[in-house]
Amino acid sequence: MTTTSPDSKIPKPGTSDPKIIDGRAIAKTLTARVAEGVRAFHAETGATPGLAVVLVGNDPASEVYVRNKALQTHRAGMRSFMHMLPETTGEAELLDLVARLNADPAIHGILVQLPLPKQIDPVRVTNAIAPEKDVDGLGEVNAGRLALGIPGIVPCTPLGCLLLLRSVHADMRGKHAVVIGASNLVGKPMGQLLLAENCTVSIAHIDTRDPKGLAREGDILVVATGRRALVQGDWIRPGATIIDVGITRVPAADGKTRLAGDVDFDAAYPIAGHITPVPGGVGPMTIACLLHNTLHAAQLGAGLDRSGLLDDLRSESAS
Ligand SMILES: Nc1nc(=O)c2c([nH]1)NC[C@@H]1CN(c3ccc(C(=O)N[C@@H](CCC(=O)O)C(=O)O)cc3)C=[N+]21
Repeated sequence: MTTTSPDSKIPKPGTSDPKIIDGRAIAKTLTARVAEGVRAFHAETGATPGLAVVLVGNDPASEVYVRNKALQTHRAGMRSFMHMLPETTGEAELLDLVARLNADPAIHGILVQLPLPKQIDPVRVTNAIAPEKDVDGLGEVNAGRLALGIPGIVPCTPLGCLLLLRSVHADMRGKHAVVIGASNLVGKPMGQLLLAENCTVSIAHIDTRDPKGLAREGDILVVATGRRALVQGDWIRPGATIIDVGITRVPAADGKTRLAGDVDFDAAYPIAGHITPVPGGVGPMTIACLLHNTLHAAQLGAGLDRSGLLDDLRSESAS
């Protein structure tokens, strides 16, 4: 079954269908707020927030994300430092670069794009990033803070998903949230954020005994498996809110490629209450949250008194 057919009757993102959660529009609003914050930060400190992005190897899809991030960073008025290293880069060399970025006062945020080549241990690298510059929130300090409910830096993709959920749910208390995919990057931190919203949370690996049965229990369903069109219509509780984190590049009819999610959108749309599209859902929010985290890191680094990021965003989404 295809995720979207060319003659699909389903309204496309940007057509203001209230059922579709428009990640592009919400990301645009957040990015504008960040740009405002960057100007205020500059006025107060004379400095400009700087983000370093490190890409090892030349996976074409990763290069597109990295370029998108650089573009958005400039649009928000921040400085962007790109480091593209060859596929053969050794772990010691990468750790060396991270150490230099940690020590560089022009850099407030560091993101090392995952996955890394086999010869490099991703845990060692993410933990080498100074916690106050860990804008991906993947190191053990920020992951621990999230688990304990202490203010810290929250991973961009789950944070973006939470903001999308808040755009349709004023209160998530008591809802059953089902997360399929239990990665450190998305599934686990997503579960923590949903627990903090007072949801009842189930986090499953893809090989759970009855994924469809579990998914159908979800008032909220977050899918982050990287398996294209895994979630069909009969996986969805009628009226549920569906957040599709999957991004797979698939061949398109014109010989080019297009992006597809983990949810069969056309099958899910009639049953869901709200649903995110791919593209135009979680992806743009990930980048907007990265910019937000970078500004936040710069503010904390400059000793500016800032409330916890999540509370900050809570009052923003409430306003
Ligand atoms: N340390 C680390 N942190 C990450 O956050 C991280 C990572 N590694 N590795 C790769 C994934 C992937 N990722 C995306 C970000 C934005 C879009 C995005 O902007 N997507 C647009 C479309 C972009 C396009 O059309 O090419 C959309 O969905 O609408 C996609 C994917 C971040 N990741």
